Amino acid sequence: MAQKLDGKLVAAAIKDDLRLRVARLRQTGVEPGLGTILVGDDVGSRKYVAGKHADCAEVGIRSIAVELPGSASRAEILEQMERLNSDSSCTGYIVQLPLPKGVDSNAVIERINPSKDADGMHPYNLGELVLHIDGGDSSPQPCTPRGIITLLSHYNIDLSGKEVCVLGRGITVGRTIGLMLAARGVDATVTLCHTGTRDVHELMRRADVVIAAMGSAGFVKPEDVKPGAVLVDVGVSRVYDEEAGRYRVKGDIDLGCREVCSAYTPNPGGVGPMTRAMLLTNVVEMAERRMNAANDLAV
Ligand SMILES: Nc1nc2c(c(=O)[nH]1)N[C@@H](CN(C=O)c1ccc(C(=O)N[C@@H](CCC(=O)O)C(=O)O)cc1)CN2
Repeated sequence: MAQKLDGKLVAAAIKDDLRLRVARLRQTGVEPGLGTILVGDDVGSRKYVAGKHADCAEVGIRSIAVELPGSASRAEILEQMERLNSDSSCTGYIVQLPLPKGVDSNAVIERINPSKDADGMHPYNLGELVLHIDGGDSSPQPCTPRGIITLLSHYNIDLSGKEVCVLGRGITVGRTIGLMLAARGVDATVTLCHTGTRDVHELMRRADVVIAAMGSAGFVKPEDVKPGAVLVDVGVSRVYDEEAGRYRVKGDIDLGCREVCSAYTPNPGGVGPMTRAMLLTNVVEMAERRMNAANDLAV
């Protein structure tokens, strides 16, 4: 039977460790604080942001929530970002994506102070990822890719020399995970598939690991999976379940694939909780870097 890669369980263990690290930081007078900027009324985004603040409360991180209406202009968003950039109680922050139509996400992300970029999506931090072939641990890394790699490593799934097929080229996963998977020490060989890819089914079938991040419910079918492959499901589609009479989260990977693979991430309960745990990890690491820099100055 295929092994379940339980993101909830691993995220809980990570949060236990972070709770101790936050207590240590507080003893030295450093209080980590996560800011969030939520623009508009998207139900999913609101839920994710609420989850981030609940996580902060669990590990002792201060949280600062900023909400703006969906009609907010880029200037109004940037004004709130400037506030968080200069607020010393905010050691890191995120702008929840997607932003309302008409707001250029890249232009917004560029204005985050890179040393407060809890999502690891600022061009400076993405540049650090590109530069450091060994992965580099001096800058925040994108949360979902980091969460996936941490989850696989927790279950001793060795990626070295493995063929990894990534589906989807979005900013939160597809565009960055290849850099992290190909870093020295992880050593995977990565194929990034997108809507322009020919023979996507063939590429999936030869992969040792498939990471599906398209948001296309049930796209990966049992016949697309090499026997014994590892399946990571990032996609979130809300699909109406006639029997239950309500919407359910459905991933990109058809449940029938569990008969063919050797291990899989449940969805929900796999990558999502790991993404949240990595956000907290980034915030704590940023506060630790700040503490270490202050100690170095004092010597
Ligand atoms: N600024 C960012 N925006 C977005 C990111 C991101 O990393 N930074 N990623 C996604 C949304 N996201 C975090 O923000 C996120 C998605 C899902 C989960 C999660 O825990 N999901 C649960 C299921 C919850 C449900 O029922 O809907 C699970 O998988 O178990 C956490 C965070 C896009 N935007």
